[in-house]
Amino acid sequence: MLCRIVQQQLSDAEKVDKQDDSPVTVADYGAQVLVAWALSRVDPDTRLSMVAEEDSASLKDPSGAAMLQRITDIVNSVVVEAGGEPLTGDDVIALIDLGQSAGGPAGRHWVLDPIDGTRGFVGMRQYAVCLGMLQDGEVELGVLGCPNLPQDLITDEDGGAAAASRSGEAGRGCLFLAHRGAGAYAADLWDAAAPLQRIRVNDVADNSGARFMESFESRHSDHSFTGQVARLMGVTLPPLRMDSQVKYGLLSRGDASIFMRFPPPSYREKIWDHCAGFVIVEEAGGRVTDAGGARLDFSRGRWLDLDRGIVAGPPRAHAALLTAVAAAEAARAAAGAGSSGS
Ligand SMILES: Nc1ncnc2c1ncn2[C@@H]1O[C@H](COP(=O)(O)O)[C@@H](O)[C@H]1OP(=O)(O)O
Ligand SMILES: [Mg+2]
Ligand SMILES: [Mg+2]
Ligand SMILES: [Mg+2]
Repeated sequence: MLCRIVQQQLSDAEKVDKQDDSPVTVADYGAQVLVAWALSRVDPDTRLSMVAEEDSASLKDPSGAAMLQRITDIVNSVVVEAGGEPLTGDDVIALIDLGQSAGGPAGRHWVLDPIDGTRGFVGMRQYAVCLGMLQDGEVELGVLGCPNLPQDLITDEDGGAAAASRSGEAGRGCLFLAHRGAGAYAADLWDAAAPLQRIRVNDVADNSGARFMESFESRHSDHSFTGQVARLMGVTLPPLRMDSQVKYGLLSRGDASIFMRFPPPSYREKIWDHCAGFVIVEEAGGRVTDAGGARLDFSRGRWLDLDRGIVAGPPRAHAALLTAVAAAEAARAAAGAGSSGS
């Protein structure tokens, strides 16, 4: 709800100042505070271990005082509505700081990306609030809140209308959740009493009918390489380009059957960018691995250790993906050798 309010304010203010990134900062911190607050409230006697994206350094600085006040005000508007006591600025900082855990292979760690897909949030497209729970190195729970995602299967060819945000529009707002061993589910994000629907990946028999997903932002993933992989797989549909972990939700629901992410080699993936989506896809019957075929390992701390990129899909499509990635890399290496020799 907090994110939806802020994105709406952002769209109202769009014409005034497009360069102002502070609204998204308020929503990033605000969502992190609210999730930490809600989890602490459920289990007040245990100090939470959280691995979360945002830290409070800039808010502790005197120059951050106005921002801290804005965050505290918007958080309190939700806290009070939920029947809680208003938080002070110090409470807000303490809740943000819960997110500085190093994670690792032992014990319980909550893993949070308060807004995944910041570029999508600012661009009035897709974003997700992503919470996972690690127990002794294994992802046990995952929840994705996707305020702008259509509740119905995406059927238009390139998904363009679905990728664009229609914040507040009827039929938008999906919750995806999974508990290891108990399946993956989807529900209406705005209705806590809505029935959960079991979801499954869609293992299409023929790749020519498969749809593949990748980042909206070409800086986040190499669109030309993924296009080459898709061609080698026999995919004919255009890519569905969307921001954030909503793609893992769509894979789990069967809107698309192939996910690829190939960031620049220097980019290091963080666990909060994949943790919740990972268990949802696995519980929906899919696989999520690096490009070398190794299952993602969330037990090594705040970062993932990956061989090149991430690929995901139902078992058959996933196997075809690994083969096609290897072929695309061989072709690229051969072309590189050819051009350097000429
Ligand atoms: N240079 C980058 N390369 C790859 N991913 C990035 C880069 N910068 C930020 N990201 C992260 O990539 C994810 C977005 O994935 P997608 O491209 O699929 O939408 C987000 O977690 C985003 O962080 P953030 O959580 O701050 O938005
Ligand atoms: Mg993220
Ligand atoms: Mg984020
Ligand atoms: Mg960020």
